[in-house]
Amino acid sequence: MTNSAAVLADAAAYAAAVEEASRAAAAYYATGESTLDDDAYDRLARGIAAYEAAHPDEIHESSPTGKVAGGAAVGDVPHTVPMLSLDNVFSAEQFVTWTASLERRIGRPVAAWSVEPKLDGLAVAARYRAGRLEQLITRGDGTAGEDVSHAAAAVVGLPERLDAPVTLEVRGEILMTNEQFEQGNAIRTEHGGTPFANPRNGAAGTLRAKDRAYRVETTFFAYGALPLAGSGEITETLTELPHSELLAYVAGLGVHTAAATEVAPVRVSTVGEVQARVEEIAALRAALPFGIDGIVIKADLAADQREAGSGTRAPRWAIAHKLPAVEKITRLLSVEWNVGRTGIIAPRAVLEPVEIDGSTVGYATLHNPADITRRDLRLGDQVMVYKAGDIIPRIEAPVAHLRTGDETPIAFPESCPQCGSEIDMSEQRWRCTRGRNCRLVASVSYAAGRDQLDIEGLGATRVVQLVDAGLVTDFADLFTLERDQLLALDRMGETSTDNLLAAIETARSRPLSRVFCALGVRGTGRSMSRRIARYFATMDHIVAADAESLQRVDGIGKEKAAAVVEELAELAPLIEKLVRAGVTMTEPGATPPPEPGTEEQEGAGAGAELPLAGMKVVVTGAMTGALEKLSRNQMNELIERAGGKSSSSVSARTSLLVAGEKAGSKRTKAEGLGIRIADPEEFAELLADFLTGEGTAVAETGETGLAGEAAAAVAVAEAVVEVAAVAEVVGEAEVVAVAEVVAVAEAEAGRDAGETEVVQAVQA
Ligand SMILES: NC(=O)c1ccc[n+]([C@@H]2O[C@H](COP(=O)([O-])OP(=O)(O)OC[C@H]3O[C@@H](n4cnc5c(N)ncnc54)[C@H](O)[C@@H]3O)[C@@H](O)[C@H]2O)c1
Ligand SMILES: [Zn+2]
Repeated sequence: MTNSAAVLADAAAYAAAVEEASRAAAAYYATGESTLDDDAYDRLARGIAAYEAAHPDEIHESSPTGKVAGGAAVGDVPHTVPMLSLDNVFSAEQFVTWTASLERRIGRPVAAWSVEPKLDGLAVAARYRAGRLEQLITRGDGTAGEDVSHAAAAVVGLPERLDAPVTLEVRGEILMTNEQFEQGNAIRTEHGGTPFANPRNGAAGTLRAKDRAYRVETTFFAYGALPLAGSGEITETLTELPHSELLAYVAGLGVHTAAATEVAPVRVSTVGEVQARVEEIAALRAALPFGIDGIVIKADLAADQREAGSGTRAPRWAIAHKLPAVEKITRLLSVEWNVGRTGIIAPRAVLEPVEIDGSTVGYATLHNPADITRRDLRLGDQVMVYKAGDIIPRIEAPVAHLRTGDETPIAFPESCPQCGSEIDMSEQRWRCTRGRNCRLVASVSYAAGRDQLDIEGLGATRVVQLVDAGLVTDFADLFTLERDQLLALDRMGETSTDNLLAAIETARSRPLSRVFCALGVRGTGRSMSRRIARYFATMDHIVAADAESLQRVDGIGKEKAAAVVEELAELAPLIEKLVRAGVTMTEPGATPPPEPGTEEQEGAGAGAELPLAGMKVVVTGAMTGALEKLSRNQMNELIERAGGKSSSSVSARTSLLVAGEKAGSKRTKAEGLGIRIADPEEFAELLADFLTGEGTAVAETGETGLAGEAAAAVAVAEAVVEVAAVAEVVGEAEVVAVAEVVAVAEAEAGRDAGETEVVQAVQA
């Protein structure tokens, strides 16, 4: 993975590798149009370095090893102080080793560290004279760079005039935010140009472009400053301030830094604190509005930096903790059109499988037809694919300079691929004109699923029967089914009919969170439904909520809030029907939110005295004792009823890990991070009040959990929970479709769906 190297068997392989790397680096630093993705380049570079270590007398003079920009970049404007690269570490252990060698070198402990994002763009130096931007220069080969002053006006965050008439050089990174990348590509394709493959290439290309007919913006983030001849009295400030204060000084002049972002630089004093911030930034990466490829850790004090000094390629007082590459180049093989539960027809890219960040990616989301057109994607294209954290893989853009001419246009469907009806193309997201009815069987099966209404005995085959017989046109119809109607169906004897009716009867009193989840509103899976139900307490309050009040629910942003409001309006008749059928419309133990105007106390009120208030809890391993019969979903319900937030992955922000038998990597990770760990017995004791008494909904449904299943089954359940979590993050129709497949597979196979079935479903 991150550390692997290309294997170079002999001198010829070495020579070829040096040539390929030089060619790639030259293209990369000139226009961003390399034939290799970064992971492939880094593998090659490590292979070259390994060969050179073993054959020191064969080193080729054009080797990229040990050179800034691999020796491939050019420039004719000399730098006053070299602009260097950074050395890398890939783990906490390597970082500790590095700090030890740095401290040996300076002969004392490093007084303080600055921990900041490693912005994924390109380094520039901006020279200001008497407060005016005079010249913008690229890093080049480190000793001299190119003058790109012509591009400065379209760089956000790099003011033409500073807030004080000072003379200095500000150094930092120019990148494209995700939004600038989307906009930039849209403008380019509108002008008949080819899209940039990723934001970094976009920034590199834009900086060098001279006579474009259109304007593309980039963003500057400062991470350093130094004096120039003529800096006068601020010379000392610039050379003596600790790095953290230098950044604050530069920001005070009106230059943009990362200070206002979630990954703002922090100053800490211990290696443990550095590591915690590294973990935090790594966890935030996927959701950031711009790309980072690591975390930079710097000795904060000027004296520490001075005494450590610099090598020819990199300073000795700073290090990059690299994060795994999250982009790869692969081929777009075809596009599938899937119809979601709400009738939305969503395209999905089928890719030549490629490994990214430890998992194999074979599909990527494509949003809608307009998106395909805007991205100028073609079948057979080499595409840049991005995947980080739990985020669904997405295609950033085609790698246009790798086109062969054999690529073909992507065909859009003319009728609904599911039922053949007409398509409503009036919105960007295409939709089957039959709407929800197009996927009636899937919607009803989903609603009856284990984590929604949990209606035992209602598998997909049964649902098909009911739909075909015209007995069910939505899942509310389940509650008015009559005994004779069921008996008239094939293979429905007295016993199964009575059992099914009893199961439906039980479902009528499921808590609001499950009823709401059963509605299948896009982007509201299990845990989001619980949060919504707990916040609003009644269906009336949910239905009456506007986008603004929905945003008060943890995890609901502006876009999702608007989408939920819109979908709920559509679902009003169905909800009305459920109310008439006597289905529960309240959440036990929850109280409705305060009326507008009194909302300041929100958050402080009810939740504050709960045992898990404000805590982020992760569950792993097999539960025992009082918790034995609870499925993962039920455990999460329990956590949220007790005021906590449930999560499926351990990070520095986790407050508690409940670790049962066979707990594996999550436990190790929590131990490493010093997170509190409880066994199921302790946890059950802590939440005793919620297991009996008030928390009856949990106890009641406990019988249908993974009773006595092996730890393996628990792991599968976790995988399924993760699918649901992903669906909540992105809210894409096709992800919901995956969750649906799981639900249907589970329903079909019966409650005892074995590991293999579920795994197959997840993979499908
Ligand atoms: N795809 C290709 O063909 C190809 C070719 C050459 C290089 N590359 C990629 O380029 C990378 C190596 O490039 P590099 O030499 O610029 O080194 P680097 O990007 O690994 O690290 C040094 C750079 O980090 C940047 N940086 C970002 N945030 C910073 C911060 N807060 N403080 C200080 N510096 C910060 C600066 O621009 C600095 O020059 C590798 O990851 C490699 O994959 C790719
Ligand atoms: Zn249809």
